[in-house]
Amino acid sequence: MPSVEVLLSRLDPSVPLPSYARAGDAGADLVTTTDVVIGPGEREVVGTGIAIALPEGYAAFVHPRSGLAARVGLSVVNTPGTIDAGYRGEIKVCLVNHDLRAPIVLTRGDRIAQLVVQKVEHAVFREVDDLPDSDRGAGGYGSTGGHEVLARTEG
Ligand SMILES: O=c1ccn([C@H]2C[C@H](O)[C@@H](COP(=O)(O)OP(=O)(O)OP(=O)(O)O)O2)c(=O)[nH]1
Ligand SMILES: [Mg+2]
Repeated sequence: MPSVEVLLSRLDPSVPLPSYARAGDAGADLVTTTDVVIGPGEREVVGTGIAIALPEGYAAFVHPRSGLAARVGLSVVNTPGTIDAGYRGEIKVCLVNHDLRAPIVLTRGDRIAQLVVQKVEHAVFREVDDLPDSDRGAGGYGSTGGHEVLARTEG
């Protein structure tokens, strides 16, 4: 995996550095610095104890962790959260409990989300009278079919 240096400051000296659990992982795990209980359907903003300075031309994205999502319904409200290259504040995570019945109990140090660092570009938006033709054209929102599940669900 190619790598890029990202300057990091620990605002909470005892939190671990974000780390990739396995060599090929795209996301480095982030932890919560606080104990929190998130009720069914509720959301909570938690701190991660770290601030970063991304190089120009990069952004970082806060993604949910799939295991927690599947097991207890934990996700990120604004997934993926966008960390701008110019942001120097603490990275925070707006967590949500999608479970309709059970609260989620989180303890300081629990890995609650993952940070994906990516190259990004600015678009130069050039207004034109007509867009070039394409195979898809304006077909969207299910234009390619595959809606058997809807028929089964809606009866
Ligand atoms: O999950 C997230 C998302 C964002 N941020 C921080 C870093 C980001 O650079 C800043 C602004 O985020 P965004 O642009 O998504 O929020 P906004 O509501 O548009 O705020 P602003 O007006 O400050 O741009 O908030 C986080 O700490 N965690
Ligand atoms: Mg913004």
